[in-house]
Amino acid sequence: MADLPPLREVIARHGLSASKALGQNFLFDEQLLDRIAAIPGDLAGRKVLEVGPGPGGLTRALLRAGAEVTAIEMDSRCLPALAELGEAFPGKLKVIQGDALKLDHAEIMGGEPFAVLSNLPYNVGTALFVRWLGGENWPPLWTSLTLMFQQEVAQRIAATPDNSAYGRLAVLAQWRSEAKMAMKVHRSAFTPPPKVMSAIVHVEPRDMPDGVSARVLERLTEAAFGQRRKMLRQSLKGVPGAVEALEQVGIDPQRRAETLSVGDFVALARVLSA
Ligand SMILES: C[S@@+](CC[C@H](N)C(=O)[O-])C[C@H]1O[C@@H](n2cnc3c(N)ncnc32)[C@H](O)[C@@H]1O
Repeated sequence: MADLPPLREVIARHGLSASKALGQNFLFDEQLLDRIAAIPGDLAGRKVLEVGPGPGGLTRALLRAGAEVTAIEMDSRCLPALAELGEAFPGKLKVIQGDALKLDHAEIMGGEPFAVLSNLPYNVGTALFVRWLGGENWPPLWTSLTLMFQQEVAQRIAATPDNSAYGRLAVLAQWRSEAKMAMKVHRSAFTPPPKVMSAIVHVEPRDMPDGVSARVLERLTEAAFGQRRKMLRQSLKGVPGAVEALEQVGIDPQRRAETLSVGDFVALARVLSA
């Protein structure tokens, strides 16, 4: 393996000043990057999709771990630095310039299973996350998601009922996956440092409960948490059959969404999916 120049040098040489508009906050600490790359387990010989490699800090950690990386980067200024990295790991890095929100990830990965790792741009992070977790096809082609979020968003993803962070994101992340907070990352680890703390969430798909439509579950959680301070009999009014379903599964309609377990939402969605 070739010796790689320090990331700060790569950035200086390619004039990669961080762009606010593109949500760029770079990580330079290679030990930290190696620890992030280790979260999904042994990556040797595995396919990895990385969104937003920027100058390639996490990318080089993934390549060092033996992964075959496909990276989607929107900022064309980063391409020469990534091309250099590709030369150091021949045949192991493919870079696609584009907007990850507009691309078909399964197609890009050749229809084969892949792990997703990303220090996501905060502005597109949640949109991509919800997309990866959605859809009727399960298990998905991705085998795990290891993603950097603002700490507050990470807490919402891993939250349990009766916690103020518990809501739509927690239910979507937990009803057919296991989601955990894998690592907190201090704001000072980034250049430039963002205003808030960050954390990495790790998600792995589990079996999908029988007889539940993802679309129905998504609609239900959206309605329930759209008016989270209201009783369910009020907040679920707009979802046909939902108030009756509460009674059927034995949930008091005077309760509020944040008191229902993920299992309660699954049970409700099952009645409505029939
Ligand atoms: C927070 S930076 C992280 C850079 C690098 N992975 C690191 O850890 O140092 C986010 C990166 O995502 C890129 N990006 C922003 N929006 C994107 C999008 N919609 N699709 C692909 N890449 C995007 C930015 O250009 C930037 O390089």
